Amino acid sequence: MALLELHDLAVSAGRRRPLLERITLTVDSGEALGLVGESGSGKSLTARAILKVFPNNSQVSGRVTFDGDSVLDMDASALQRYRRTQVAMIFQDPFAAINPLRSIGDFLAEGLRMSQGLNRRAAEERAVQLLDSVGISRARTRLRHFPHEFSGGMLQRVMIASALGSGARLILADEPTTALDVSIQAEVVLLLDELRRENDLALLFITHDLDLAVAICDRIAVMYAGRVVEDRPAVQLYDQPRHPYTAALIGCRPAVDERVDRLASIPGNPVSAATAPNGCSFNDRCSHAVDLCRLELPDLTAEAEGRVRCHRSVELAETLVSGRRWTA
Ligand SMILES: Nc1ncnc2c1ncn2[C@@H]1O[C@H](COP(=O)(O)OP(=O)(O)OP(=O)(O)O)[C@@H](O)[C@H]1O
Repeated sequence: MALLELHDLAVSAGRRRPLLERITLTVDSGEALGLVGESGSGKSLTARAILKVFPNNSQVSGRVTFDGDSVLDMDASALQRYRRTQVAMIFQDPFAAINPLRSIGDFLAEGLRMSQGLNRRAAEERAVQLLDSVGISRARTRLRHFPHEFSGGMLQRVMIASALGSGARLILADEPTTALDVSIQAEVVLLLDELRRENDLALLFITHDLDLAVAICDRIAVMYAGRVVEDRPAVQLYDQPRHPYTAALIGCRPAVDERVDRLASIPGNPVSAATAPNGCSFNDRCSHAVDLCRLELPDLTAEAEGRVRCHRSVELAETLVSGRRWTA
C-alpha cells in the first residue's frame, strides 16, 4: 500500500471547469515524487489538498488516503494530529511561514511540544540537535535569535529541522528554494535530499525546474492545466519523455554547455484548467496535435513503466526531444 494516495481528485471553485481534475497519484514510504509544471498547472493546489486545505467554497470529489486513512473524512482533531505528526510542509518563502515576533527556539520548541509531547527542557535539547543536524552552528545561541537575524537559506534550514522534528513521514516541499539566493539553492536542496534519505522520508517536491526534480526524485509527475499528463520514473521520463509537454519542458531548458542569450520557451501561454481548450489541454501548443487531440481528452494510461495522457504517445516515442541530448 502506498503511503499517500490521491485517487480521482477533483477540485472546483465555482468555475466552469475544475481547477484540478482526475488527479491520481501515489507516493510510497521513502519515495521522492517530483511534481513539475508551469505556473498555474495546479501543483500547489494538489499539495494543499493533501493537507485538506481547499479554496473557499470549493467542491471536492475523489479520495486522499494517507497510510490507509481517508484524509478528506478526518474530523478536526484527527486532521490536526495528521498535520502535526504525519505530514510537514516546507514553503517557498520561509519568512512568510514563520512568526517574525517569536524566536527560532520558541518556533521549534512549540512544534516539538505539539507533535512529540516534549516538555520545555526536552524540546530545547531536541531543537539544538535538530539545528545541528541541518548544519546550523552555535545552535544553542541561535535558538534565541529571531527570524530576521537569519538569511533565507538558514531559515529554510530551520524549516527542514522543524519538519524532521515533527516525526512526519511525508514532506511536502513547495518550491522550497525559489525565494533563495541562487548560490545557496543547491545547498538547501542537497540538505533536504540527504536528510530525507537518511530518515527514509517520503517527499513531494514541487518545482517548475525539471532538472532539479530529476536530480533528487525517484519519480516525476508532470502537470498541465490541472491534470497529470505524465507520471514515470524520473530518469526514464527525462531520457525518453512520452508526452509532448514533457518533451517541450526539456527542450526549452538551456544546455549546460551552451551560451544562453535568451531562454527558450514553449510557444503559447500556459493555461489553467479553467481556460484549457477542449480535448487534450495541451493541444493548442502542441506541434503534434491532430483532430482527435482537439476533440477528446486522452486517458492517463499505463505506459513505459508509468502513465501518460496523450493520444499519440506511442507513435511519438521516438520523435520527442530527449533530455539526453543536453547531458554531455
Ligand atoms: N483559492 C483559489 N481560488 C480560485 N482559484 C484558485 C485558487 N488557488 C489557485 N487557484 C487557481 O488554480 C490554478 C492552479 O493554481 P496552483 O497555485 O495550484 O498552481 P501552481 O502550479 O502551483 O502554480 P505556481 O507554480 O505559480 O505556484 C490556477 O489557475 C489558480 O489561479
